Amino acid sequence: MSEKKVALITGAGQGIGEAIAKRLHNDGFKVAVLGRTLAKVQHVADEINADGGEALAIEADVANRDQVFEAVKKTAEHFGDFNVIVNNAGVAPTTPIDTVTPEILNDTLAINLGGVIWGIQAASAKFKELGHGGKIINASSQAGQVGNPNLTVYGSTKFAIRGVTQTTAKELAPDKITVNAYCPGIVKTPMMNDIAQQVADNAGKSFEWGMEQFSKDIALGRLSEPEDVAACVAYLAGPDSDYMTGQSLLIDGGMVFS
Ligand SMILES: NC(=O)C1=CN([C@@H]2O[C@H](COP(=O)(O)OP(=O)(O)OC[C@H]3O[C@@H](n4cnc5c(N)ncnc54)[C@H](O)[C@@H]3O)[C@@H](O)[C@H]2O)C=CC1
Ligand SMILES: CC(=O)C(C)=O
Repeated sequence: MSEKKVALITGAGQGIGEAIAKRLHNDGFKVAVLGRTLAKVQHVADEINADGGEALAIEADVANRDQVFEAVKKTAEHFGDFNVIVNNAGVAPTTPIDTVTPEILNDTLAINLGGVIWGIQAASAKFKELGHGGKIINASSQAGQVGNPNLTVYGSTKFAIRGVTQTTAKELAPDKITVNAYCPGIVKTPMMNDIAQQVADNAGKSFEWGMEQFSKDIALGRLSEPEDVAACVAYLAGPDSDYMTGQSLLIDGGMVFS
């Protein structure tokens, strides 16, 4: 890449978001790393800066539209341009259907779906203001392709994100903005560990049993590392995916065949 592009990654203090931020840095991007806890994203930004990169830590809640717009503004002002947003932040409450409450439903929708919608709005407005196109990349899931027991609320947000991705891809294409999604499988992150533990606790079984409920159908026979996902997101963020929009890329080691 000749001129360094600028990417903002949400939920970048740990897990998949951290791996994406580091991968995009390695691919020559300047990166803004956004999270709810400044200390966590500052740590990631410090590591990237110590490695010769250019990273900015931003504290924000993606469920808050004003904070997302402010984060995009800060990123563009700090780096002088803005080219890619990765709407990665998400939460995954374990919700057997009889346990869903209005609070769980509203909070999860506000973060997982609201956060993606505000990210698309803020990024597309900034790309248009800067007078060039850009790339919007949203986190869906294999749980947005098929129903996963115990994940009714979470799964519904991930199905919805595929819909939002397709819809906005059509709306924004005339402005040279592409919108794609990535759908990880079972990734070794704090989120997946929490889900497996809760499913195990509910059944009175071990953590390993909980993880096995999700991992037994992976054709490639291993759980995903965050870096497996980051590699595919790097493709979506780079020039090789320029003629691709509205797609949801499955990165699940062969769990779901669509
Ligand atoms: N781990 C997995 O197996 C899979 C994860 N995914 C998706 O990938 C994305 C990343 O997941 P993981 O890295 O596993 O999760 P994680 O829980 O390890 O990390 C998510 C990060 O997002 C942050 N975050 C949560 N709510 C936020 C908010 N309102 N504002 C700002 N930041 C917020 C968290 O603080 C955390 O640092 C999520 O959207 C998740 O749904 C999709 C498929 C599988
Ligand atoms: C957390 C998640 O997205 C799963 C289990 O697919």
